[in-house]
Amino acid sequence: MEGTAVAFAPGHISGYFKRIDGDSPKTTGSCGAGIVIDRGVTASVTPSPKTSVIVTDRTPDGESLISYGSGLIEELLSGLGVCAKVETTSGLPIGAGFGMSAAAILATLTATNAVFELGMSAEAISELAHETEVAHNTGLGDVAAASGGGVAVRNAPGIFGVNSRFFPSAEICSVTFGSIFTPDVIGSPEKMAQVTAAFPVGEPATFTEFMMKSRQFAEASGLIPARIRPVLDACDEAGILASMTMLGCGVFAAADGFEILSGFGTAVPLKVCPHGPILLEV
Ligand SMILES: Nc1ncnc2c1ncn2[C@@H]1O[C@H](COP(=O)(O)OP(=O)(O)OP(=O)(O)O)[C@@H](O)[C@H]1O
Ligand SMILES: CC(C)(CO)[C@@H](O)C(=O)[O-]
Repeated sequence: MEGTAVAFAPGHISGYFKRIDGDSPKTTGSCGAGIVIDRGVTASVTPSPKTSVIVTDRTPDGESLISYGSGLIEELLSGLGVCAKVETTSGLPIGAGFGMSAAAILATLTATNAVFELGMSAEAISELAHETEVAHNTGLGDVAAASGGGVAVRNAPGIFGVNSRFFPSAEICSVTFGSIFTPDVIGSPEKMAQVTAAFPVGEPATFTEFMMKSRQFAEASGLIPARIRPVLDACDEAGILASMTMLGCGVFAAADGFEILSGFGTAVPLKVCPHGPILLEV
């Protein structure tokens, strides 16, 4: 138990979702679909007498922002009976609908498992990560999606709820204006009732179908903030597929919308990530 392990886990942009409540965090989650993206969280874990967490976040303009402590990560390590110095680096802003909490948990667990030789399987890591997200109301389906790659379509809650993944060559881009407090949305019965009513019929099998279902859902869900409406309108006028990043104050669009999104803020190019969490060479 010495040295340092480093892992990466991809982010996830949820296109549409509906909350499914089970009898435990394990069986609670969401159905829906989203894109696993090539920007995520890198976590470095070094055994230490005391647990500490340093979080490098990103502003919407891409500047680094360092903060200290993460209740989620500290609780995770305590539950595993280990102490470590953890440093997480997010490739996108936290809280802005990019699934950074799921990525942080998956990356931290993957590195912790390696450096402490805990013997956890990838499935066990995903299970614990999912239960942690649901217990803290920080996500419902991001872990299930980000545990693999591609466009993940979920028809049941929990980590076994992904019933299809496809890997389009299409690339996307995104611009964000800030966060939406996830627990306020997924913890609200009224909002969840409207989200459920907006849930699209049928499952996407192509990138275009996914983008169109995401936008139909966003419009019907009542979740679109006024701040992003001009961006969506500009994409519509140019015939660019675009929707709202669930749950963040932002837009994601097909890659040919990059110039349009750049006219509203700092747009970032994103690719579909072909994999879930991975250990990196130290
Ligand atoms: N990179 C990170 N490193 C450490 N802790 C993190 C990180 N990202 C998120 N967290 C923890 O998860 C909590 C909730 O994050 P939140 O769900 O708002 O972000 P997100 O997953 O990016 O948003 P969304 O769920 O809308 O995609 C944060 O308050 C923080 O404690
Ligand atoms: C609830 C959610 C949109 C938060 O990112 C996501 O976890 C999902 O799609 O279930």
